[in-house]
Amino acid sequence: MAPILTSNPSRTLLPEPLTPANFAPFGTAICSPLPRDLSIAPQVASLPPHNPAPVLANQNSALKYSPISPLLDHYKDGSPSGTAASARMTMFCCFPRKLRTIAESKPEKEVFDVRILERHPFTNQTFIPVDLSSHSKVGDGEDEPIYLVVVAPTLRGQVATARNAAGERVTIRDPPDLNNVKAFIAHGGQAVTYGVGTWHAPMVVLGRRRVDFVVVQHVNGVEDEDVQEAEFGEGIFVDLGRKGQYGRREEGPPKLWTAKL
Ligand SMILES: NC(=O)N[C@@H](O)C(=O)O
Repeated sequence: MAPILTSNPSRTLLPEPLTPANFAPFGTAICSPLPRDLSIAPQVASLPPHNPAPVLANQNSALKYSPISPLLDHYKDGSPSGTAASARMTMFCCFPRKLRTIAESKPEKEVFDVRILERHPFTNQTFIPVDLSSHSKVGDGEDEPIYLVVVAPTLRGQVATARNAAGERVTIRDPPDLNNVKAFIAHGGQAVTYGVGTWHAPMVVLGRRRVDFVVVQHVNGVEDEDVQEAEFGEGIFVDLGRKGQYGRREEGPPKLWTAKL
Protein backbone atom coordinates (compact mmCIF):
# COMPACT_ATOMS: atom_id res chain seq x y z
CA MET A 1 0.00 0.00 0.00
CA ALA A 2 1.19 3.49 -0.84
CA PRO A 3 2.09 5.84 2.02
CA ILE A 4 -0.76 8.18 2.91
CA LEU A 5 0.15 11.86 3.32
CA THR A 6 -0.87 13.15 6.75
CA SER A 7 -2.45 16.29 5.31
CA ASN A 8 -3.71 17.60 2.01
CA PRO A 9 -5.45 20.75 0.86
CA SER A 10 -8.95 20.98 -0.62
CA ARG A 11 -8.82 21.88 -4.30
CA THR A 12 -11.36 21.89 -7.11
CA LEU A 13 -9.64 21.35 -10.46
CA LEU A 14 -11.22 22.69 -13.63
CA PRO A 15 -9.78 20.61 -16.48
CA GLU A 16 -8.19 22.35 -19.47
CA PRO A 17 -7.86 20.87 -22.96
CA LEU A 18 -4.47 19.16 -23.32
CA THR A 19 -2.15 21.16 -25.61
CA PRO A 20 1.62 21.01 -26.14
CA ALA A 21 1.94 24.53 -24.70
CA ASN A 22 -0.04 24.11 -21.49
CA PHE A 23 1.39 20.65 -20.74
CA ALA A 24 5.02 21.68 -21.41
CA PRO A 25 5.97 22.06 -17.69
CA PHE A 26 4.98 18.41 -17.09
CA GLY A 27 6.12 16.64 -20.26
CA THR A 28 4.96 16.40 -23.85
CA ALA A 29 1.47 16.41 -25.34
CA ILE A 30 1.82 14.61 -28.65
CA CYS A 31 -0.61 15.66 -31.37
CA SER A 32 -0.47 15.48 -35.17
CA PRO A 33 1.01 18.67 -36.61
CA LEU A 34 -1.18 18.26 -39.70
CA PRO A 35 -4.91 18.78 -40.27
CA ARG A 36 -6.83 15.50 -40.34
CA ASP A 37 -8.11 16.05 -43.88
CA LEU A 38 -4.66 16.54 -45.45
CA SER A 39 -4.44 13.45 -47.66
CA ILE A 40 -1.73 14.29 -50.20
CA ALA A 41 1.87 14.86 -49.07
CA PRO A 42 2.52 18.60 -49.41
CA GLN A 43 5.79 20.34 -50.36
CA VAL A 44 7.80 20.64 -47.13
CA ALA A 45 8.52 24.31 -47.92
CA SER A 46 4.79 25.08 -47.97
CA LEU A 47 4.29 23.95 -44.36
CA PRO A 48 4.27 26.32 -41.39
CA PRO A 49 7.44 26.15 -39.23
CA HIS A 50 7.51 23.22 -36.81
CA ASN A 51 10.00 21.95 -34.27
CA PRO A 52 11.18 19.32 -35.17
CA ALA A 53 11.03 20.24 -38.86
CA PRO A 54 9.51 17.52 -41.05
CA VAL A 55 11.45 15.69 -43.73
CA LEU A 56 10.04 13.65 -46.59
CA ALA A 57 10.31 9.89 -46.10
CA ASN A 58 9.00 6.66 -47.57
CA GLN A 59 9.53 7.64 -51.21
CA ASN A 60 7.98 11.06 -50.49
CA SER A 61 4.72 9.48 -49.33
CA ALA A 62 5.25 10.44 -45.67
CA LEU A 63 6.34 13.40 -43.60
CA LYS A 64 8.63 12.38 -40.76
CA TYR A 65 8.85 14.50 -37.59
CA SER A 66 11.59 13.23 -35.32
CA PRO A 67 12.07 13.19 -32.40
CA ILE A 68 8.57 14.06 -31.16
CA SER A 69 9.13 13.09 -27.53
CA PRO A 70 12.31 11.86 -25.84
CA LEU A 71 12.78 8.36 -24.44
CA LEU A 72 14.83 9.12 -21.33
CA ASP A 73 16.81 6.77 -19.08
CA HIS A 74 18.00 8.64 -15.98
CA TYR A 75 18.64 5.42 -14.04
CA LYS A 76 22.22 5.43 -15.25
CA ASP A 77 22.80 8.92 -13.82
CA GLY A 78 21.40 8.42 -10.37
CA SER A 79 19.43 5.34 -9.31
CA PRO A 80 20.60 4.32 -5.80
CA SER A 81 20.91 0.62 -6.65
CA GLY A 82 22.86 1.26 -9.85
CA THR A 83 20.75 -1.45 -11.52
CA ALA A 84 20.64 -0.88 -15.27
CA ALA A 85 17.27 -0.20 -16.89
CA SER A 86 15.95 -1.20 -20.29
CA ALA A 87 13.22 0.21 -22.49
CA ARG A 88 9.84 -1.47 -22.00
CA MET A 89 6.64 -1.36 -24.03
CA THR A 90 3.50 -2.33 -22.12
CA MET A 91 -0.26 -2.38 -22.78
CA PHE A 92 -2.51 -0.74 -20.17
CA CYS A 93 -6.20 -1.60 -20.73
CA CYS A 94 -7.98 1.17 -18.80
CA PHE A 95 -11.62 0.86 -17.83
CA PRO A 96 -13.89 3.90 -17.34
CA ARG A 97 -13.57 5.40 -13.89
CA LYS A 98 -16.37 5.82 -11.42
CA LEU A 99 -17.42 9.42 -10.90
CA ARG A 100 -18.98 10.99 -7.81
CA THR A 101 -22.25 12.88 -8.24
CA ILE A 102 -22.70 16.14 -6.38
CA ALA A 103 -26.45 16.08 -5.91
CA GLU A 104 -26.63 19.44 -4.12
CA SER A 105 -25.48 21.36 -7.17
CA LYS A 106 -28.21 22.31 -9.63
CA PRO A 107 -27.94 20.85 -12.23
CA GLU A 108 -26.25 17.85 -10.66
CA LYS A 109 -22.58 17.60 -11.49
CA GLU A 110 -19.99 14.87 -11.53
CA VAL A 111 -16.47 14.94 -10.17
CA PHE A 112 -13.46 12.67 -10.23
CA ASP A 113 -11.74 12.36 -6.86
CA VAL A 114 -7.94 12.41 -7.03
CA ARG A 115 -6.66 10.30 -4.13
CA ILE A 116 -3.29 9.05 -5.36
CA LEU A 117 -0.38 10.30 -7.42
CA GLU A 118 2.64 8.36 -8.58
CA ARG A 119 5.89 9.04 -10.38
CA HIS A 120 8.73 7.30 -12.11
CA PRO A 121 11.82 9.06 -10.75
CA PHE A 122 14.28 7.87 -13.41
CA THR A 123 12.28 7.57 -16.62
CA ASN A 124 9.67 9.39 -18.59
CA GLN A 125 6.56 7.48 -19.59
CA THR A 126 4.42 7.80 -22.72
CA PHE A 127 0.77 6.73 -23.00
CA ILE A 128 -0.41 6.22 -26.60
CA PRO A 129 -4.12 5.38 -26.94
CA VAL A 130 -5.03 2.62 -29.36
CA ASP A 131 -8.41 2.56 -31.13
CA LEU A 132 -9.57 5.95 -29.90
CA SER A 133 -10.94 8.35 -32.49
CA SER A 134 -9.56 11.87 -32.59
CA HIS A 135 -13.19 12.91 -32.94
CA SER A 136 -13.90 12.05 -29.33
CA LYS A 137 -15.19 15.06 -27.52
CA VAL A 138 -17.24 16.06 -24.55
CA GLY A 139 -21.00 16.20 -24.83
CA ASP A 140 -24.22 14.29 -24.50
CA GLY A 141 -24.49 11.18 -26.63
CA GLU A 142 -20.79 11.06 -27.50
CA ASP A 143 -19.72 7.44 -27.56
CA GLU A 144 -16.00 8.04 -27.77
CA PRO A 145 -14.23 8.10 -24.41
CA ILE A 146 -11.73 10.75 -23.44
CA TYR A 147 -8.97 10.58 -20.86
CA LEU A 148 -7.93 12.85 -18.05
CA VAL A 149 -4.29 13.67 -17.45
CA VAL A 150 -3.76 14.79 -13.84
CA VAL A 151 -0.32 16.04 -12.81
CA ALA A 152 1.38 17.94 -10.00
CA PRO A 153 4.66 19.84 -9.81
CA THR A 154 7.39 18.35 -7.61
CA LEU A 155 8.45 20.12 -4.42
CA ARG A 156 12.15 19.52 -5.05
CA GLY A 157 14.32 19.21 -1.96
CA GLN A 158 11.30 19.07 0.37
CA VAL A 159 9.88 16.18 2.40
CA ALA A 160 6.27 15.41 3.27
CA THR A 161 5.08 13.32 6.19
CA ALA A 162 3.03 10.19 5.50
CA ARG A 163 1.92 6.98 7.23
CA ASN A 164 2.71 3.54 5.83
CA ALA A 165 0.46 0.45 5.92
CA ALA A 166 1.67 -0.32 9.48
CA GLY A 167 0.69 3.19 10.61
CA GLU A 168 4.31 4.23 10.99
CA ARG A 169 5.50 7.72 10.16
CA VAL A 170 7.48 7.83 6.91
CA THR A 171 8.64 10.66 4.70
CA ILE A 172 8.19 11.20 0.98
CA ARG A 173 11.11 13.05 -0.59
CA ASP A 174 10.41 15.51 -3.42
CA PRO A 175 6.65 15.17 -2.82
CA PRO A 176 3.87 16.40 -5.11
CA ASP A 177 2.75 20.01 -4.73
CA LEU A 178 -0.90 19.29 -3.97
CA ASN A 179 -1.75 23.00 -4.04
CA ASN A 180 -0.93 23.11 -7.73
CA VAL A 181 -2.39 19.88 -9.15
CA LYS A 182 -3.63 20.33 -12.73
CA ALA A 183 -6.06 18.33 -14.86
CA PHE A 184 -6.13 18.17 -18.67
CA ILE A 185 -8.69 16.59 -21.00
CA ALA A 186 -7.14 14.49 -23.78
CA HIS A 187 -8.88 12.76 -26.65
CA GLY A 188 -8.01 10.21 -29.31
CA GLY A 189 -5.37 11.62 -31.64
CA GLN A 190 -3.32 12.67 -28.63
CA ALA A 191 -0.65 10.83 -26.68
CA VAL A 192 1.04 12.06 -23.55
CA THR A 193 4.56 11.77 -22.13
CA TYR A 194 4.97 12.38 -18.40
CA GLY A 195 8.39 13.94 -17.84
CA VAL A 196 10.98 12.11 -15.71
CA GLY A 197 9.77 12.15 -12.08
CA THR A 198 6.51 13.97 -12.85
CA TRP A 199 3.82 13.20 -10.29
CA HIS A 200 0.66 12.00 -12.08
CA ALA A 201 -2.60 10.22 -11.38
CA PRO A 202 -2.96 6.66 -12.66
CA MET A 203 -4.69 6.90 -16.06
CA VAL A 204 -8.31 8.11 -15.89
CA VAL A 205 -10.58 7.07 -18.78
CA LEU A 206 -14.01 8.70 -18.86
CA GLY A 207 -16.84 7.38 -21.01
CA ARG A 208 -18.71 4.26 -21.89
CA ARG A 209 -15.93 1.92 -22.85
CA ARG A 210 -12.38 0.86 -22.11
CA VAL A 211 -9.37 2.47 -23.76
CA ASP A 212 -6.15 0.53 -24.33
CA PHE A 213 -2.83 2.38 -24.28
CA VAL A 214 0.61 1.33 -25.45
CA VAL A 215 2.96 2.60 -22.74
CA VAL A 216 6.67 3.20 -23.34
CA GLN A 217 9.18 3.77 -20.51
CA HIS A 218 12.35 2.40 -18.93
CA VAL A 219 12.35 -0.04 -15.99
CA ASN A 220 15.08 -1.68 -13.91
CA GLY A 221 12.91 -3.97 -11.76
CA VAL A 222 13.74 -2.24 -8.45
CA GLU A 223 10.29 -1.39 -7.12
CA ASP A 224 11.04 1.91 -5.40
CA GLU A 225 13.15 3.11 -8.32
CA ASP A 226 10.55 2.22 -10.95
CA VAL A 227 7.55 3.80 -9.22
CA GLN A 228 6.81 5.89 -6.11
CA GLU A 229 3.29 6.60 -4.89
CA ALA A 230 1.62 9.05 -2.53
CA GLU A 231 -1.98 8.67 -1.40
CA PHE A 232 -3.94 11.36 0.37
CA GLY A 233 -7.37 12.05 1.83
CA GLU A 234 -10.50 13.49 0.25
CA GLY A 235 -10.50 17.07 -0.92
CA ILE A 236 -8.90 17.24 -4.36
CA PHE A 237 -11.29 16.62 -7.23
CA VAL A 238 -11.72 17.35 -10.92
CA ASP A 239 -14.98 19.17 -11.65
CA LEU A 240 -16.42 17.51 -14.76
CA GLY A 241 -19.49 19.72 -14.97
CA ARG A 242 -23.05 18.63 -15.66
CA LYS A 243 -23.78 14.98 -14.86
CA GLY A 244 -23.73 12.58 -17.81
CA GLN A 245 -21.51 14.63 -20.12
CA TYR A 246 -18.91 11.91 -20.27
CA GLY A 247 -21.29 9.07 -20.97
CA ARG A 248 -22.18 6.59 -18.35
CA ARG A 249 -20.18 3.61 -17.25
CA GLU A 250 -22.09 0.37 -17.16
CA GLU A 251 -22.80 -0.44 -13.52
CA GLY A 252 -23.08 -3.91 -12.00
CA PRO A 253 -20.88 -6.97 -12.03
CA PRO A 254 -18.50 -7.40 -14.96
CA LYS A 255 -19.84 -9.46 -17.87
CA LEU A 256 -18.27 -12.87 -18.25
CA TRP A 257 -16.58 -13.38 -21.56
CA THR A 258 -14.69 -16.07 -23.34
CA ALA A 259 -11.60 -15.23 -25.33
CA LYS A 260 -11.62 -16.53 -28.90
CA LEU A 261 -8.17 -18.02 -29.41
N1 LIG B 1 0.00 6.31 -15.27
C1 LIG B 1 -0.55 5.14 -15.00
O1 LIG B 1 -1.72 4.91 -15.22
N2 LIG B 1 0.17 4.15 -14.45
C2 LIG B 1 1.54 4.11 -14.30
O2 LIG B 1 2.27 5.24 -14.41
C3 LIG B 1 2.19 2.88 -13.87
O3 LIG B 1 3.36 2.69 -14.18
O4 LIG B 1 1.53 2.04 -13.22
